[in-house]
Amino acid sequence: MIKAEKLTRKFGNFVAVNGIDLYIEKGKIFGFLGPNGAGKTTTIRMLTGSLRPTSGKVEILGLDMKTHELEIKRRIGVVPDEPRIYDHLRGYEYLEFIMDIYRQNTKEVKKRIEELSEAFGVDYLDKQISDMSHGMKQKLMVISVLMRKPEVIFLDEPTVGLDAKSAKILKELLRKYANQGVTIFLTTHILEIAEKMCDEIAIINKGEIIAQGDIETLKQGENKSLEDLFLELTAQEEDIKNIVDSL
Ligand SMILES: Nc1ncnc2c1ncn2[C@@H]1O[C@H](COP(=O)(O)OP(=O)(O)OP(=O)(O)O)[C@@H](O)[C@H]1O
Repeated sequence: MIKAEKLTRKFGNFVAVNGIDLYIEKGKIFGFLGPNGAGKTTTIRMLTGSLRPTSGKVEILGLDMKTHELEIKRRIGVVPDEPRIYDHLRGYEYLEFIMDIYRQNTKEVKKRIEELSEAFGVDYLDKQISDMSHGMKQKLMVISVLMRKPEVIFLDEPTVGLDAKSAKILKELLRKYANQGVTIFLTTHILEIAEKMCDEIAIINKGEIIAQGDIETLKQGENKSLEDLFLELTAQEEDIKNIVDSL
């Protein structure tokens, strides 16, 4: 379960996230959408305890982030948009490092690493991270999170950098985990992913949530695509027409 109440983050005078409320039930896949700079990453960082809110409250798995930050961090997994991982380590050294930090250096987790590596075509765990491509690092990051089977998983733009097969496997795995009760929060710019994968979405624009709910309800029975709805709500439709006309 993920809950945010009046969550706000300012950078100086600039309000990046402005009093948002979120509630995501256990076992749901939640998509967080919004134009560039809308406040998605800032929100994920507050929900995962890597950035302190200016005000408001975060609750994960029924625990308050202010008082239970460590326990929350132990039970969740985060795949950031830019894999910032230790360049000097080899792939398997990084996974061992994560297993040690989470005290999960067990046969079971090692077996899962093998299965996940096989699934994602990761046959380069002996390569140094600095020599891996963006997509290769991304897959290593995904394995380092999924191997721990966290109860809540946050993914910032999870499919960017992944090839079509890996992206499909990731999407199907996330649905399987959700069916097992894992709660999943992801951001994406790919509206088709949101439409196909998510039980519910929220659209954030200029730091405020402008729509939230399941996609069918948001479309209000109208026969339009999520793309049209998104552009309409974020008021970009007219803009795009003017830009294309002027080119
Ligand atoms: N550390 C920071 N200092 C100052 N401003 C910041 C900082 N982090 C984010 N911002 C600003 O907050 C706003 C929201 O940024 P954020 O990264 O959350 O957007 P986003 O929705 O994830 O965008 P994108 O889709 O482009 O990744 C932007 O205007 C950004 O410049």
